[in-house]
Amino acid sequence: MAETFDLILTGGTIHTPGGAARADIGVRDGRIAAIGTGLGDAGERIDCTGLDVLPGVIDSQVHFREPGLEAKEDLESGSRAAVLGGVTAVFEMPNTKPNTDSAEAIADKLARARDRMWCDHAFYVGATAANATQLGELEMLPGTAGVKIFMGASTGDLLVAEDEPLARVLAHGRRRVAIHAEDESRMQARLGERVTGDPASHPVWRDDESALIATRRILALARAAARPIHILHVTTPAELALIAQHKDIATCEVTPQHLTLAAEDAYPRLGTWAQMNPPIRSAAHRDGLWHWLNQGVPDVLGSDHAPHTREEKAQAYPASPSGMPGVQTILPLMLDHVAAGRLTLERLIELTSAGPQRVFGLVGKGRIAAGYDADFTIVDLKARWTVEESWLAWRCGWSPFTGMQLTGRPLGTVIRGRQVMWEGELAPQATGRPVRFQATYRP
Ligand SMILES: NC(=O)N[C@@H](CC(=O)O)C(=O)O
Repeated sequence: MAETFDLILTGGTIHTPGGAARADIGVRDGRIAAIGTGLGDAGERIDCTGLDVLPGVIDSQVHFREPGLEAKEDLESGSRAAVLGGVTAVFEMPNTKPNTDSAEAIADKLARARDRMWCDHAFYVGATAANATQLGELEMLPGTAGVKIFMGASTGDLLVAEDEPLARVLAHGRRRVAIHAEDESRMQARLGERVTGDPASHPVWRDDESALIATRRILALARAAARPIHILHVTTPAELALIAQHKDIATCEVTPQHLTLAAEDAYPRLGTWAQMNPPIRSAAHRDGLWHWLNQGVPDVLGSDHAPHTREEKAQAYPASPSGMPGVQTILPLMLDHVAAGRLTLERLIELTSAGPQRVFGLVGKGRIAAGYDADFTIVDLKARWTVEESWLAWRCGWSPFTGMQLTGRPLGTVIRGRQVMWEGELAPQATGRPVRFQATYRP
């Protein structure tokens, strides 16, 4: 007798670790129960004919601003944007108000996320000089993605810049630590490079060396502490060349905006709306990131979704805050790069699903295989469309990419067997849950 499933996805090209093939996927109790053809009965079916079924996209760097900065975003609006863009899980950053730097703050975020977040989630703990010795315990709390260090000041006031407190942070705990690598003392010494009213001076101030020096320092400190690190939003080919020599201890992330925008065009066209940390740099930098991406060096793609209100961004540089939204556009932009032949779909899947699983030790996510969570991002690789402001669900309402014509579009988002989004329509209720991590690094 044919098996009965809760859900069957039929007729799609599915992307498993073994490659791409036409097959159906049977889901039971939120997990992938079978892959094949003629699977039998199901309570529900999703017709994926002509579409590609990818493992759910995991965005391991988003700022959803709750608590304290809800004028920019909150956990509900940010995660709604995520699922509309095909993202099934996010790891959320600690530079909220108050900072997420204690067990209470993590518990508060998890409570706020319940019944309000549309996608699965985890929260980072922000490192400070004061909580350094508690981080080994804090990073093991359920729902925690690990520790985040800001070596250079950005939005908010989280900062651990000097070697001694950095070494203390790295000494407490075992899990991989996520790093914002820009060198604070160099940037402080170069404040005079900022030209009022000219955001094109942003990458002159926060220059290549600011990033490279910080990356070099944290690699040395990580090695001394035998602590694995993950370097976020890498912007210079020189850093990727260096990280390539330290893959035993370091993983890293690149963002779609650094792979898409270049200073020569972005600052004249977008002004402060292109301002972020680390900065959008030259076309030569962008091309260098692509080179290393196709050499296999970056492990993950993250959006660094960092929304600010239009009023904030409209201020004259440098009063304007750094950061741009991106959780809803991460996959569309990258599908367009696939259509343009800049990377393969397989490499994209590695960067958005298998990569985050491997880097962070996620349990049950990151691939289409029996026993894994039934998280799928269903895409139409051929759809041609334009990013309209009306499509954006995040609270700030703008994107540097509106008006852009793209090829490739997320059509559906399935999380633990639940169809959360289909053709822009959401399920009646938000049912995101905390993700789980392997206990391998338990101190
Ligand atoms: N990327 C940014 O420019 N801004 C981020 C903080 C950060 O990641 O630097 C933000 O929270 O606004």
